[in-house]
Order: sequence, then structure tokens, then C-alpha cells
Amino acid sequence: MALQKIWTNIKAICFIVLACFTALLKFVLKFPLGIYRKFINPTDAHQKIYKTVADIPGKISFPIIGTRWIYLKFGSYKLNAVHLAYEAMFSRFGDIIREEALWNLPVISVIHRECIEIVLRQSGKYPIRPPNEVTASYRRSRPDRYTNTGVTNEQGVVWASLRNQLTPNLTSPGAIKDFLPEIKSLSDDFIHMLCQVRNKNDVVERFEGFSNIMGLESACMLILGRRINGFLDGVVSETATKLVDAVTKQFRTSHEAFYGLPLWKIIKTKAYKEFIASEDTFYEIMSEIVDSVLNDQTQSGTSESRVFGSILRSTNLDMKEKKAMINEYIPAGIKTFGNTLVFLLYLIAKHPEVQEKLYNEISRLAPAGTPITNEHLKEAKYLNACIMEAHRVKPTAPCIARVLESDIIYDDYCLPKGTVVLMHTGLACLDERNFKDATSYIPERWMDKETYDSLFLITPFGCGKRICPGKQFIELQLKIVLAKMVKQFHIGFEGELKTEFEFILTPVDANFILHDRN
Ligand code: HEM
Repeated sequence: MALQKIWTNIKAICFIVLACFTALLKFVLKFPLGIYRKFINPTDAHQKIYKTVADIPGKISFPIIGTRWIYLKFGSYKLNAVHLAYEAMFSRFGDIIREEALWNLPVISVIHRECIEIVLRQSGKYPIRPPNEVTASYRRSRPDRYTNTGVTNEQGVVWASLRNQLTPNLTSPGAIKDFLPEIKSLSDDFIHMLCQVRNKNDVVERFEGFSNIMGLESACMLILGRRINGFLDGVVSETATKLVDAVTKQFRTSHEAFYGLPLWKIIKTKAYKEFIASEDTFYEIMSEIVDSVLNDQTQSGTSESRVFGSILRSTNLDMKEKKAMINEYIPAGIKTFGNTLVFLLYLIAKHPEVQEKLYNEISRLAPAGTPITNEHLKEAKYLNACIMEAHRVKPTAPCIARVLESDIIYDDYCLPKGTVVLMHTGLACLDERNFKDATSYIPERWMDKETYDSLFLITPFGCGKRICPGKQFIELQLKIVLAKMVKQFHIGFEGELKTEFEFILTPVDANFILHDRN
């Protein structure tokens, strides 16, 4: 214990010495560098001199490790609260901030709607999103399983070809509408399970565990045309639990590898080993499931799902690539959906007047005993507004990342092509400059068409050609689950919901109170 303390102190002292030295060096070099920059800074036709990436304010950067120290033990912020770190940095440094990743690669964060719009509008044929390096590196190390780093991490023509293999069946509204009966029956079973697992005070503890299972079930239904668990009598199958745990670990360890010191590139750190173990677990279990679905289909001669059918029919992919694709799409829909549902229900629970208004709308459109149809969903303006407003106030993915495809000018800065830009749409949505009463949950604002000019701000599924291919399916599913839950329960929540950042915003220990309405 004592040795550990001494070692932590030594590390802290070293960093402080290094920080002082770097600060001194910067101060000494400021004057000659300032003159030099006047000659090299970009200018426009009117000879206006622009500031460069190096002029953007931000936390002090050290050689090699850049600003990643801020999340270390003695740094300013917590690794599991990166969302709060950005909030603090924007309020200290302004609308544009610079961080530096390994080898001092600049990463620019922006919150101003004008800059977000400039970046998202410049998107070309092959928009570039920085890859998740740890996944890409793992996939490259397993050529026996993967021939590419996946649609999420690839760029250019390889990305476009992977994306075109599957998305038509995922993104066309016609194809998604066909899923309505399955989503309804899945939602009924989910609600049945919640009733079984409630305690005597009607509390469902750690609700996020169940909503993640719902995410898994629906992703499997979407991609494979088959469910894994069945939600029978409140029992969650061991397989489903293992898959959800594996994905939870993937998110946590990717987050640590990304925001912490990237030591995993040199040695196999604990986080990296955990990441590999969770990838392997997911792959092995899912491979068995895919094989069994394939076997059943060969015997019956029909495909259970048009999405799965389209993967199987693809002549450009071999079976290894098909499995790799399934292993990428299913995990992508588990925690993203699970977290989004928790945030949505939390906001509904905390606003009883909204909940009653929503209940009245649903009961008017589909009274007891009447099944919900696509027509009802189209007419359910308040239901849609509640979901839209939840995406604005508590988005699961509060940030979109892009690599600039050409130079851009913003606020006297010239950001060159190739710069990594993080657009903090989640924080921009809570900014009074963009929305009145920005931090309040007011679905009514979406009943007013004038607020529809927020195209580049409310982007829970991203934007442009790299937009999430699961968007339409998830939107339909959220509407059905919310409508059914509000019809069945008075939803309550005591206290404030705790959140952490694990690559996406994640709820912690969400205990919902679900009293039956009747
Ligand atoms: C509530 C649920 C979900 C949320 C909040 C979500 C959010 C996102 C976001 C923000 C992106 C980045 C888009 C961009 O950079 O512009 C993305 C990409 C992606 N999502 Fe989702 N997603 C969800 C569900 C799903 C589902 C169900 C699937 C599977 C069908 C899926 C598959 C993917 C894939 C493959 C990409 C990468 C697309 C590309 O790079 O071309 N997501 N998602």
C-alpha cells in the first residue's frame, strides 16, 4: 500500500515537473513562433490571416502523450465522466477546444452550431469517421475471422461496398414497416417480463440490464429474424446475459483504450485483454447461433429474415465476411438501444404532466383492446415529440466525429483537411443560444414546426452518408415500446439518474417504479 502511494506521488511529481518545463518552453518560444506564424498562417483572397489549429485553446499538452493525462488519476477529470470534462472545458476555453492524442495528433472539439453545420455539410462521397482503433487493430490481428475492419471503421470504397451490402434492407421505410408485428410482440413480452421482475413495491431494479436484453433481442430479430431469449417468466437466458455482458465490456474497454493513455499499442494492457476476451466471447456465441439459423433455413428452404436473407444472398461476401458483418451489426444495437430507452423513460417518469398527456393521446388513438397500427404512429404527434425531445436532452451518442475532407474556416481559424473534429451536438442542444429553456424537457417545442431548423443539432443517429443504418428500425421500436409502457404503467423514478460515459452515455443503477394503471 505504502509503496503504491509513493509510486503514485513520484508519477505525480514527474508530471508536474514535465508540465512546468513544457509551459516554460512554450513561453520562451512564444515570441519567435508568433512572428514565424505570421508568415505561414493561411490567408484568403483579402489577405486575412487565419489562426491555426495550434492557436486553439485547450489543456496543456505534453510531448508524445498530448493531453490524455487529464484523465489520469491525478488529472483534472474522470475517465468515466468524459461528458462532464467536455462541458467544463467548453465553459473554460470557449466554443472550440484543442486536445492532443498520442504523438500529439490534434483533436478539435466544437460546440457552436455554425461550425457543426459547416463540417457536416462538407461531407463528400466517402465521409471519414475516425476508426475505433482498438477494434480495428483487433480485427486486423484475426485474419482467420475478418478480412476488413468493418463498416464502422473502414473508409472510402471498402466502406461504401460494405455499407451497400446491407443497408437497403435496413433503411427503407417499407422494409422496416414489415417489422411492426414482431416489434409489438417483442414489446409485449418485454412488458410481461418487467411485471415478473418487479419487487413488491413495483420497482424494477437495474432496469438497464433488461433494456439491454431487449436491445439484443430486437437486434437479433432484425438481422437474423430470430430471438434468443424469449423473456419467459422473467428469466433471462444465460446466453443472452453473456452476450450483453460481452458488449458492455467492449464499450467500457474501448473507452478506456481511447481516452486513457494508449499503452495497449505497446503492451497488452488489462483493458486490451478484456476487450479481446469480450470480442471472442461474442463472436463464438454468435457464430453458433448463425450456424444454427443457417441449418434451420437449409432444412426449411426459406429465410426467416429479409435482412439475413440479403446477407446470405450477397455474392460479393464469403461466409467469413457474412459472419463478421452479423457480429458487427448485432452488438451495435444492444447498449445503444438499452441506454436510449432508459433515458426516454426517465424523462417521461420525471414529467408526470407529459406522461398523462401522452397517455391521453395513445388512449385516444388506440383505446384498450385496439392494436397499434402504423397509421396510429403517424398520427401520434405527441409521442414523436416526446422521443425527439429525449434525443435532444439526453442523447446516448452526444458527439459525432469526422475527419475533415477539405479545409474549413470557422471563427478566424483555418482547420486543414485531415483534422479530426468532434462535434458535441449533445452539449449544443443544451445551449440557450440554440434552444429556449434548453435544459428543460418540453416535448411541446416539437409540436411547433418553427423549431424544425435543428437538422444538424438533433442527431442521435449521426448524419449524412454515415448515418446509423439502424435508425428507422430503432425509431419504430422506441415508439411502440413507449406507447405500450405508458398505456400499461404509471412510470416513476425516485431521485436523479446517474450516468457514466463508456464511449456512449450510459445509465447507472436505474430503478424504475412501474405501477399498473388498471
Ligand atoms: C438507439 C440505438 C442506436 C443509436 C443511438 C445509434 C447511434 C449511432 C451513431 C451516432 C452512429 C454514428 C453515425 C455518424 O457518424 O454519422 C451510428 C453508426 C452505426 N450504427 Fe447505430 N445506433 C443505434 C442502433 C443501431 C442498430 C440497431 C444497428 C444495427 C442494425 C446499428 C448499426 C450501426 C452501424 C453499422 C454504424 C456505422 C455506420 C457507418 O459508418 O456507415 N446501430 N449509430
